[in-house]
Amino acid sequence: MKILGIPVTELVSGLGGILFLWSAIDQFLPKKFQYLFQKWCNHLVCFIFPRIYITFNEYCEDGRSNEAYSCIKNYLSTKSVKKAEYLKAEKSRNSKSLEFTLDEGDEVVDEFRDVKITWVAYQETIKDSGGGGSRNGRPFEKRYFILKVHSRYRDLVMEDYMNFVMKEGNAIEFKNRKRRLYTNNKDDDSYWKGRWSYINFQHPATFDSLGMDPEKKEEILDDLDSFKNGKDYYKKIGKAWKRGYLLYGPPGSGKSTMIAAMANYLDYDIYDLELTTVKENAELKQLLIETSNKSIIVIEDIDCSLNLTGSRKKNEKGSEDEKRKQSDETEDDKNKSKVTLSGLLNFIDGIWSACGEERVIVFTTNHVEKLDPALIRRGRMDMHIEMSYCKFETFKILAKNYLGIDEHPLFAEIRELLEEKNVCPCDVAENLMPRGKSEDHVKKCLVRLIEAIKATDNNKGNIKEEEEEEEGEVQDENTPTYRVIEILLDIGSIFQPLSSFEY
Ligand SMILES: Nc1ncnc2c1ncn2[C@@H]1O[C@H](COP(=O)(O)OP(=O)(O)OP(=O)(O)O)[C@@H](O)[C@H]1O
Repeated sequence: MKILGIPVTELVSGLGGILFLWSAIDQFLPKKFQYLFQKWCNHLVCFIFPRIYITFNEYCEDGRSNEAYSCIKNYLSTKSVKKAEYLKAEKSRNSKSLEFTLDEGDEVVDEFRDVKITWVAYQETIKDSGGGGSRNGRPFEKRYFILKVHSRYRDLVMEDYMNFVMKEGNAIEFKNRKRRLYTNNKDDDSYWKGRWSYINFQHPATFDSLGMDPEKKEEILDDLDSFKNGKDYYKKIGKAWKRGYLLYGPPGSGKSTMIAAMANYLDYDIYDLELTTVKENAELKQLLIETSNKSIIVIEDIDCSLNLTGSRKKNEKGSEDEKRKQSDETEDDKNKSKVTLSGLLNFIDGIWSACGEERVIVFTTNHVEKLDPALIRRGRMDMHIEMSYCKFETFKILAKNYLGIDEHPLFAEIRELLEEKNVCPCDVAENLMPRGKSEDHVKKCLVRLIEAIKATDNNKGNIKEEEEEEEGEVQDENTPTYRVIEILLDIGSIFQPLSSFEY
């Protein structure tokens, strides 16, 4: 019996000889010569079967994620389902379907204009960083794809084929894309420090359900439309394709709800930047360049985020107290963010801000008067939007949303009361929530609302503050309890409808 014209016995003894030679080389040849021998063998193989190998790492040398890698991953996910032998299947809690990817070490052969192109997926555990961003010496998984093709098709693969893969990969990503809410990692020791982690974003807020003056709402929608469709315009005038919005108003006036409505309207991801945990300008820059196009970058409560407002520290009473606080502060100072106003301004409209496009930057504050004018001047924050106390027009939208009514005999009284009193939309919304199924629950809600508005003291702000005062629970914004409340409120607004956490 013969294989390729060679008798089987000769073939087997030939192979045995090669194996023997190989093990002898491995055992007796010094390492340096082994390396040379291997190199020579590679050259020989390349001479007989000339191939090129292109590696696509998950992360670039500078630590940024490699867009090409994710495009290839998306592209191969469709190919591998049909062709690969070993697949990995993943399903995040919020996704409807399974996502298939090539398993480690497995390969799939693609065909492009009659040329066969082989893709192999690899994964290695790396002990030390060795480039690609700081990992604090922790082991991490390095993932990459290798493309193999006959060297005769080098140009075809490097240009036409790769362009095709990128385009297809992007299209698949867009089709399957779930919008994401990113947040910057706060744990100093974590490998993810200075990077974004995300959860799927499914907030139901829309401009229809947002209570605010209809004219103002229309103006904002027009502005968002012209921004979204303004690619050519921004190019023509030579400006980076980005827009800044400053949302200001009392707590509970709907600033976070507005951001969620904006993201839903534009179909953008949200990057919720917790500025106080960003150690320095360099980290801020790194975070900025990691953000994707078509996104909203949010800094909530900008007045509390940094010492951008001059003197924010209160003078405390009592010398003992003072000393203790001072020593606490020195300890705190060590962990404090060193992000500067100029760093932040660079982030908004410096040269680095143009490293992406189609990005919206939103600042929110309860105290617009405390902000440095440089930070919010027109051009940086292009549109200043006041989220005010609840006026009758806003109330009507909330009543329609919450109770499903356009008119009611009690509306006239509510109109009068809202002209007199400063009530936040969140308090109105709270009182309109039906808490029973009885037929007259609409009336009950409106009566309850009327009572609550009457009880509001304009000097003390809104219903919420009054209730806090009654309970003697005025919180200092620096106390841990205050931070916990803030976090819980955040969870209640933007984070509320989100579940799965993924990196
Ligand atoms: N204008 C509004 N339209 C509709 N709902 C609103 C509005 N304002 C407040 N709400 C309701 O009140 C809740 C709290 O509002 P939101 O978190 O958006 O206020 P905020 O201005 O961001 O408050 P804070 O300054 O404390 O973060 C929301 O979950 C929403 O249901």
